[in-house]
Amino acid sequence: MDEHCICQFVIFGSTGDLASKKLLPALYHLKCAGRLPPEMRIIAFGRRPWNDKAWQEFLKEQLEHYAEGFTADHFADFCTHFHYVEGEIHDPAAYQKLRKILTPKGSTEPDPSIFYLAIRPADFVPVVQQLSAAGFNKEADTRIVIEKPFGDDLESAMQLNEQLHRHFKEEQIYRIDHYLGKEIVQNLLVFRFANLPIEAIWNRNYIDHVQITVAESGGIENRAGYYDQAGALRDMVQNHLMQILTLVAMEPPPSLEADALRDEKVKVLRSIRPIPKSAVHAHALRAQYGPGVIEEQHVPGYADEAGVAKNSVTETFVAAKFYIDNWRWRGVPFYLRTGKRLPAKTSSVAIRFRHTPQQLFRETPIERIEPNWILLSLEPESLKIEIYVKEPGLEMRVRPVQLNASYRRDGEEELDAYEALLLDVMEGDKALFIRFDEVEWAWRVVDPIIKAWGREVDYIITYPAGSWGPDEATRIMDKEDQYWRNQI
Ligand SMILES: NC(=O)C1=CN([C@@H]2O[C@H](COP(=O)(O)OP(=O)(O)OC[C@H]3O[C@@H](n4cnc5c(N)ncnc54)[C@H](OP(=O)(O)O)[C@@H]3O)[C@@H](O)[C@H]2O)C=CC1
Ligand SMILES: O=C1O[C@H](COP(=O)(O)O)[C@@H](O)[C@H](O)[C@H]1O
Repeated sequence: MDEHCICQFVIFGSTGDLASKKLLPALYHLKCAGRLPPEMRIIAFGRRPWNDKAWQEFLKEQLEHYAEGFTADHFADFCTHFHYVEGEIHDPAAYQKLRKILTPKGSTEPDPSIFYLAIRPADFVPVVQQLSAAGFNKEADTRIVIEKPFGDDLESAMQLNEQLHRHFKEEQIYRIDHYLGKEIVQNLLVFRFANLPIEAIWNRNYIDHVQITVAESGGIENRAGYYDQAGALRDMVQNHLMQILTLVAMEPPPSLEADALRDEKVKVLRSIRPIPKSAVHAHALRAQYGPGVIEEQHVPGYADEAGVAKNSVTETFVAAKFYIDNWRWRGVPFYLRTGKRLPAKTSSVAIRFRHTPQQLFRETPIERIEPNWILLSLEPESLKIEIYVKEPGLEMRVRPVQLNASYRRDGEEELDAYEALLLDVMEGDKALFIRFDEVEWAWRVVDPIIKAWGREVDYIITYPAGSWGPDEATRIMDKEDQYWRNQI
């Protein structure tokens, strides 16, 4: 940890779903790995009338459930970092209480702190206003972490950003997209820019199309209140899938510094061809899961999930096609797909190359010779290249093999995305956080789809839970020989 490491961490929404599933387990694992600075103070801010003891009981329950490798010994150590502060996020008195706790003895100003907003998006601005009114914005090293979604369309994102900037400087704002904390996503940069032969073929001359899939077997769990308003396009495509797309498509940055990377990502987003109103259906398809079977369990359809509005047409599946109109990618479709209640939790980037100009090996049936693929799986982690070799025997037949470039060796540490990103916030490294122009341009890309779907309130196609989505998902593909690659 360097001198810029901030060792006061306040979690707004410490009793919420995100805190329980992601933030608290991540902090716990950092502690177990010896990466949490010993002086780190974590303030769990919540409205429940609790003291430290009641908080610790809650914390234990959540970690037993969600933190892998939980042990009572580590837990006892971990608890020493915490202090529970009871407060209402709209109540100025609560911020005075926080101020007192975060101000060292003998000083009148609080030490720099990290404020993590794991709260409903509608509460982001009120909390930021309260923090500013309580004087927390004066210390340049104080950091605000904003969860997604950052707005729910272009206009609301601009307004939210404007409000944030009234109180905090851009350098203080960390917009999180946890997909950027996934090691294999970062590996895209290494794969592309540390391997000369790869970069040489990474363009329209060799690549036929790119597929980005984020599949989840889970449903919406207890998040209907949020999800039924948001849907998969806002929840996943505008942020996680767009971020992956930028890393696949960007030009080499001059360095790995935050702004160098972000400049290149923005160039990609700006080069995405706008989808005209009349072409939304040719570019994007939405669907909703019906009842079905996943891992031998019957699961209800989205319409029957608790909290979902009657006749809701919120999409739980999106397939979309984008073109990047620049020298590298012109004419290469980028197909993006995400959905809940698909057969497995798996995410991937699949790059399909063009056909060889000549098919020499005619003893192999033509339909068995596919172009080559590069297959990068985020979950489970793997990186493979599919090429052809000769089938042993007298005939000149070929068959595909996978070169496995999966890189993790036995016993090598696996940091969860939130662990990596929390460390970055503490250390002030913004490379894996989102600059506002990225958010803005990503909204510009998806806004025409949002608007078109917003007008279609009567009907949505369904797919059985446990399937790979509706058959119509191939409709957006350009060529007959293109198909969604489910097996990676
Ligand atoms: N859950 C997830 O998987 C993900 C969530 N996110 C984002 O993270 C954020 C949090 O989401 P999530 O955890 O699901 O939401 P939850 O609704 O589960 O949690 C909201 C939290 O805010 C607290 N809260 C609400 N109102 C007040 C108030 N007036 N005063 C004090 N505390 C209050 C709640 O306290 P109480 O428990 O007492 O109600 C709870 O701790 C959202 O922006 C969401 O979009 C992003 C990615 C994934
Ligand atoms: O941001 C979100 O991400 C999760 C999926 O994250 P993962 O790391 O488990 O792949 C998704 O379930 C949720 O709906 C969305 O808000």
